[in-house]
This record gives sequence, structure tokens and C-alpha cells, in this order.
Amino acid sequence: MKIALFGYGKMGKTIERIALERGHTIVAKIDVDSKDYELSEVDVAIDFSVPSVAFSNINLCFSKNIPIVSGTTGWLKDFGKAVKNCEKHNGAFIYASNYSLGVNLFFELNTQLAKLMKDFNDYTISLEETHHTQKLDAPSGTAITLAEGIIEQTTKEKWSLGVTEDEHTIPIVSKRIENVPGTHVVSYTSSIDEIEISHTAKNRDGFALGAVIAAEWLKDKKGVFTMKDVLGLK
Ligand SMILES: NC(=O)C1=CN([C@@H]2O[C@H](COP(=O)(O)OP(=O)(O)OC[C@H]3O[C@@H](n4cnc5c(N)ncnc54)[C@H](OP(=O)(O)O)[C@@H]3O)[C@@H](O)[C@H]2O)C=CC1
Ligand SMILES: O=C(O)C1=N[C@H](C(=O)O)C[C@H](O)C1
Repeated sequence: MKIALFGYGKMGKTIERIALERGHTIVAKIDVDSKDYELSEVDVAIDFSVPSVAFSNINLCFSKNIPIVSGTTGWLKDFGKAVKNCEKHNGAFIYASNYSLGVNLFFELNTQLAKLMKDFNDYTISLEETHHTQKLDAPSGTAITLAEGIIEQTTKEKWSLGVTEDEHTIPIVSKRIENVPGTHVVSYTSSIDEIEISHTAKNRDGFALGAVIAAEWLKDKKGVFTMKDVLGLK
């Protein structure tokens, strides 16, 4: 496949390496300074850029009929508009807060645990995410997806960044520590004990491999999809 990369930072470079290993070609690397880039040859685009430009990159792909794999987090206030624009242009679009296989299995585990715990009211639910110090958004997109998974299964109604006294709100604590690729912990705590599940990324290869697999899957499709579709978890 001929791939265009929007964002050529830590993730863009990791995706390039894995895409080349899988026999693909990178035909455009679009970064903050890129001007007049050519997209006519592109089979699929992958966006791991910054929250402020993700939505416009996605719309550009719709207007040029290029399937787009979106990995940037922190832009989701515009997600509904992106879905409508995809439908209007009969485009192909996938967004995931986390493309790694391990985290997508962890999402399923999180849902199952929330279902199991929903009537055990002595337990308090909380989330913690730890990432490298260059991360622009907080909480992480993955932590938001985990919170949404719990909200779907329980009487929790929303999440908040930081601790909260509101029993209907899931607190998400964000920590920033040098060089951490991404760690997520879901805790159920009572006065007697604690149940925890966690996912720890050892490097960025899982995110990048998942994004390339999603691009291979999306290339000849039309519609709006998730990693559940790609991994057959529906
Ligand atoms: N869904 C997932 O599985 C994952 C998602 N992410 C998300 O991906 C995003 C990128 O992460 P990461 O690679 O670590 O971040 P980096 O900061 O390393 O890379 C972002 C890149 O985007 C570039 N950029 C800035 N403005 C533009 C623009 N206008 N057009 C195109 N590119 C631009 C930056 O350039 P410059 O540095 O010159 O400003 C930089 O090279 C984040 O939102 C992160 O949360 C990360 C890992 C996994
Ligand atoms: O910025 C990162 O690095 C990561 N961002 C994603 C998120 O916000 O959840 C995914 C991963 O944890 C790494």
C-alpha cells in the first residue's frame, strides 16, 4: 500500500518502520512545516499528529477520497462532525484511542469486570494513566475509552480529571513521567481489599502495528469503523 503519514513524530516514525517491514511504501510524511504535498497516489492515510490539526487532516482525506486511520487523541469534541463528514463523502474512517492488540483486549476485560462489579457498591472505581512528559492531552484517550466502557455497564454517569467526591463520577488521575509509553490501571477499592487490572506498554510498537493492520483492513472499505471491527471483537 502507498501510505501518507500525517505527523512524523514518535508515532509517525515507528509506523514508518513497521509499515516498511510489512512491505508498504510511505509516499508522504506530513509534518507541521509541510506545504504543497502530493496525495494523488495515496491508498490510505494514517494520522498521529496533534489535537489541533487532527480534525482538519481527517476532513482533507474525506475530500480527497483517501481512507483515514486516526490515532491522534484529544480532538474528540469534533468526532460527531467527522462521522457526518465521512458519511457525506462516502469515505472510510477509523478512530481508536489505542491501536494496540493488548489494549483492545484490555478494553474487553475492563467491560467484563465492570459488568461483574456493578452491584458491589462497597467498591470505589478509579482510573490512573501514566505517560511521557511530552504528551499534550490529559486524560489519555485510552483512559477516556476505559471510563466510557465502565459508564456503559454501571450507574456511573461521567468521568473527571482528578479526584472527585461525586459517587456518579469516575476519577481519572493522570501522571506524567519521562519516557513512559503508556500505562493504564483500573482499580476497585473497598476498605477490605483492592482489585486492579492494568496494561503496560513496553514501547510504541504495539500502537504502530495495530495502526498499520487497521490501515490494511480499511483500504478498500467504506464507512466508519472501530478496532472491534478490525479485530473481530463485535
Ligand atoms: N491511538 C493510539 O494508539 C495512539 C495515539 N497516540 C496519539 O498520537 C498523537 C501523536 O503522538 P506522538 O507521535 O507521540 O507525538 P509527537 O509529538 O512525537 O508527534 C506529533 C507530530 O505531529 C506533528 N505536527 C504538528 N503540527 C502538525 C500539522 N499541522 N500537521 C501534521 N503534523 C503536525 C509534530 O510536529 P512538530 O514536532 O514539529 O510540532 C510531531 O512531529 C498524540 O495525540 C497521541 O496521544 C499515541 C500513541 C498511540
Ligand atoms: O500520547 C501517547 O503517547 C499515547 N496516547 C494514547 C492515549 O492518549 O491514550 C495511547 C497511548 O497510551 C499512548
